[in-house]
Amino acid sequence: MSTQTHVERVMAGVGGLMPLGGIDGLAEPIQRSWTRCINQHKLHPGSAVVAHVESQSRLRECRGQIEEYLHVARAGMEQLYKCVAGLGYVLLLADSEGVTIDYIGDDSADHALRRGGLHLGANWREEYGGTNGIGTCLIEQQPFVCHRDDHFFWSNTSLSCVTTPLFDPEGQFLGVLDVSALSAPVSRETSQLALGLTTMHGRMIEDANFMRHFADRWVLRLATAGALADVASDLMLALDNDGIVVGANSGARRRLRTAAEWRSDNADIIGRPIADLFRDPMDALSRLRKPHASHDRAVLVTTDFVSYYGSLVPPRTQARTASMATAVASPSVTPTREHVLDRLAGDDRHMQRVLDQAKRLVNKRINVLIQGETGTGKEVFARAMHEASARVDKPFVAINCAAIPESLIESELFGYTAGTFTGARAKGMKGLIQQSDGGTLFLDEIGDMPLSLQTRLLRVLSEREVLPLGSDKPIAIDLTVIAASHRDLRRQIAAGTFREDLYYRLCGATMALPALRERQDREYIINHLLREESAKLNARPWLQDRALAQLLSYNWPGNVRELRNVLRYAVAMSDGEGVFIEHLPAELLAANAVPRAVSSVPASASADEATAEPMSIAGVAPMHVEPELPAVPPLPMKTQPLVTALRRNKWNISAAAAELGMCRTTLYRQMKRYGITPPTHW
Ligand SMILES: Nc1ncnc2c1ncn2[C@@H]1O[C@H](COP(=O)(O)OP(=O)(O)OP(=O)(O)O)[C@@H](O)[C@H]1O
Repeated sequence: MSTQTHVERVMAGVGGLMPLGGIDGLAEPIQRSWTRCINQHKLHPGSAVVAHVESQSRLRECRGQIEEYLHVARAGMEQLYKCVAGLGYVLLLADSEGVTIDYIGDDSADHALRRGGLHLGANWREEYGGTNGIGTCLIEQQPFVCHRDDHFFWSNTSLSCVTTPLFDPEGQFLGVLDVSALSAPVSRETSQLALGLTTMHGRMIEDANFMRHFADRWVLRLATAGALADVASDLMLALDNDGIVVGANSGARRRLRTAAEWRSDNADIIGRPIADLFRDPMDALSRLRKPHASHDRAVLVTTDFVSYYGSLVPPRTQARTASMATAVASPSVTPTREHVLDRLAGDDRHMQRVLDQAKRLVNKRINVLIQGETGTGKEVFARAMHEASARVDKPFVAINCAAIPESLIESELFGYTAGTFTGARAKGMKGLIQQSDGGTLFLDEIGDMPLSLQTRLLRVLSEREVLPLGSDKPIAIDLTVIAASHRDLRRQIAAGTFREDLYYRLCGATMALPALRERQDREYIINHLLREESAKLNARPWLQDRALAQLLSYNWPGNVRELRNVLRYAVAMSDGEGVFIEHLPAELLAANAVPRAVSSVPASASADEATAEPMSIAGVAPMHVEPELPAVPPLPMKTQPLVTALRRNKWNISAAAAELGMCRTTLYRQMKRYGITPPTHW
């Protein structure tokens, strides 16, 4: 088909003038996609399209985000490739942003495949690739065929792509499995066969991942075909020890949710008792647990009145004790969750060494001391160590020893019994140390703890018991302590302000986090934080090359905290379509124009000293981004209207609040939350 004919066909299709020749039921998604390409993305079907390939660091970041999932997906892809090898197909795995993060293909066609974008790093979102298997499946989230001239761009019309969406065990869209041929036969028949194979393998990948994710839960597998019940299940449900559904695969979500909606208002299967599904749940569960032949394991699921053949798989690890019905013996493997730590760094040698060390310490009950300048991520690191450990379900209690007034710190930490203080809680109070029993106690700014309390803390650590104020009965506790400080504790020991014996109790292992300016993975961190901050404002996580260059060359005295604040600010200043250089604070641009000494902030500088410099927006009223912000909850509104209203009203809070239709205190709160302050300090 000539370019001209293709362009006319697409234009007519968008205008609804021509019936489209897709496989049954698939024509509408293509028509919708063509319309998006023209109206939303302003693309032209006759343009020559060049593959949009992401940088290596972005690719690494994308892979890192679903690392746990990747090797299961890879196994499924290899299995699928065996079915299509020699037929001219390549396999791609794309993440939820359309970036190709894994690939299997014929090496001899490597060059042609790269040119056609069928390779690692290629981004297939519709705004780059027009209508195509991956990009359109990202939006439709249904199995999908994009055969030859279904593609929007004429230059892609020799391709045939067959895709299926992949969902994680929590039901979140994770990415797309794609089987593509570079020069496909005109007939659509082979793509229908490929569609069957792709959806089947997509399901296998999801199910394998489901079993892995819920390794410490009971899993109920239900199949409609009795003979295949043990090897292929249509529905999978993860259950806790009380028989409550805590996970469901996409089949179960679809089938059981529809039925549930029909029965009641409760649309979600998660959180419902399994008893809701069966007429006689105890009988059904006890039969399903036994090694009967599959035909004896038929159960009627009352939500959709379909008979399934089922099996109940006991927990395979012991993270959550398996006591549902009569517990079944299970191998004792502590699940490792090292990926939680891997997210903290890209390719920085120092950080990689620290992460290796941390992985070895997880679950070893060794107290850890983390050192590093303010804002380098000491608390984030401590939290990740807790989350990577088997104590993940237990409390992580963070105490900032510098932030609690000295007069309160003792009672906050150790608690008190009834009647200890007048005006205090009548029943007494459990201290923070006791609250962290079984979990992790994070003592931030330990160097600021008064000497008298250091002595009491030492007793807690050496005797593993806590004595609340006013009590003579010590309470046994079981905890792992992670302490952190930006101060040089050895110097404090020499000066007599920190107890040497406490120091040695705390530092079963010491880790030093590097300053951001010293890290070689700054681009990884920038992209990682940009994605987080963009997600909060529903903005596109895109950064102009010039803006990236500015961020890379800045000195970052406030470390990752300062970087997060700058990105939060820049995303708020952008129109949601990506961050350009003009969205960065003018202070940062000015600082880059006048190079600063790398060591302008000493390791012992306080948070305020490190980040107190006001920043201003390029070209508009200067603003200051607060050095410290509280944890950011999901944002209820975009910040742009706030800033616009404040600027229009010359930073008069009452007038801006009136314009925005909110009260003064709400506006103050929003400004604090988003780090917006007026040009000068108040
Ligand atoms: N690896 C990381 N990934 C994402 N965000 C990070 C990372 N490291 C730090 N941050 C962000 O930087 C900010 C500061 O982190 P954190 O509180 O852990 O630093 P800190 O070293 O404990 O600081 P301080 O010494 O002032 O207590 C937080 O907003 C956190 O979200």
